[in-house]
Amino acid sequence: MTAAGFDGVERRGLMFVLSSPSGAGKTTLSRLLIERMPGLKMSVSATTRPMRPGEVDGRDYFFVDKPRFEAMVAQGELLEWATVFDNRYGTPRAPVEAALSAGQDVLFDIDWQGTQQLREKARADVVSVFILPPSAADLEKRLHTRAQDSDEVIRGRMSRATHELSHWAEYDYIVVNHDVDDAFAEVQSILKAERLKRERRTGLTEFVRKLQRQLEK
Ligand SMILES: Nc1ncnc2c1ncn2[C@@H]1O[C@H](COP(=O)(O)OP(=O)(O)OP(=O)(O)O)[C@@H](O)[C@H]1O
Ligand SMILES: Nc1nc2c(ncn2[C@@H]2O[C@H](COP(=O)(O)O)[C@@H](O)[C@H]2O)c(=O)[nH]1
Repeated sequence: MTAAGFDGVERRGLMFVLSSPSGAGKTTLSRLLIERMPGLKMSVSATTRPMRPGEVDGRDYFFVDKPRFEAMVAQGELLEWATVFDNRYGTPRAPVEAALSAGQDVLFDIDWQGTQQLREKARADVVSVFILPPSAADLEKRLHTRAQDSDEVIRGRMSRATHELSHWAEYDYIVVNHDVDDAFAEVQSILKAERLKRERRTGLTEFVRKLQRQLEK
């Protein structure tokens, strides 16, 4: 699981997790990160929820039925899974392992239950960010503006937001998404800094030894 860093120092790939109450902006920020941060691959989850208008199977999610989801769990195909809003969601294991082995970092848009499971499996490699909306009114407005869920579904998501929020303190970083560009800049800074952490830069000892040899000549 080592990646050549952009400065030529080998490092372990990291799992970059975004969580938030529904509608706070994870998907928006994830798309920007994937567009603008080389070396980062999106983890595409499997879900039993119905496809929204504009969503594409295999790009936004792998849309599966309940028996298929349960088979994936039984066969160990999922790295983590959870029930959210009465639907099942899970992270396919193989693409994440392949990306990390190929030297990429992996981005996850998952809830607090999935984040806890990833931490249990690979604490040192998980970097977690909780996205907060500026206010409850903004959150509700965003869910309506997205115009992809019925009023009933939106009510359900708003009433679950308090529960989601209660997990904020489990996260490494907290970003308030007032403005998309500002929130993106903050999330991008976190990723850039985490990529430079000494603990995951497995090639540093060799790199410094080489420098020392050069200096001794
Ligand atoms: N800073 C912002 N200001 C205004 N609107 C925003 C902002 N960030 C995101 N939005 C809008 O809010 C809506 C919800 O955003 P998004 O789909 O990214 O949320 P999400 O956290 O991924 O939700 P879910 O958990 O339901 O998938 C979208 O219409 C998006 O364009
Ligand atoms: N534990 C997991 N949570 C996931 C996964 N994929 C998405 N999610 C979370 O579900 C809710 C709802 O998503 P939506 O697309 O239906 O709005 C949101 O909090 C996602 O972060 C997953 O694989 N595992």
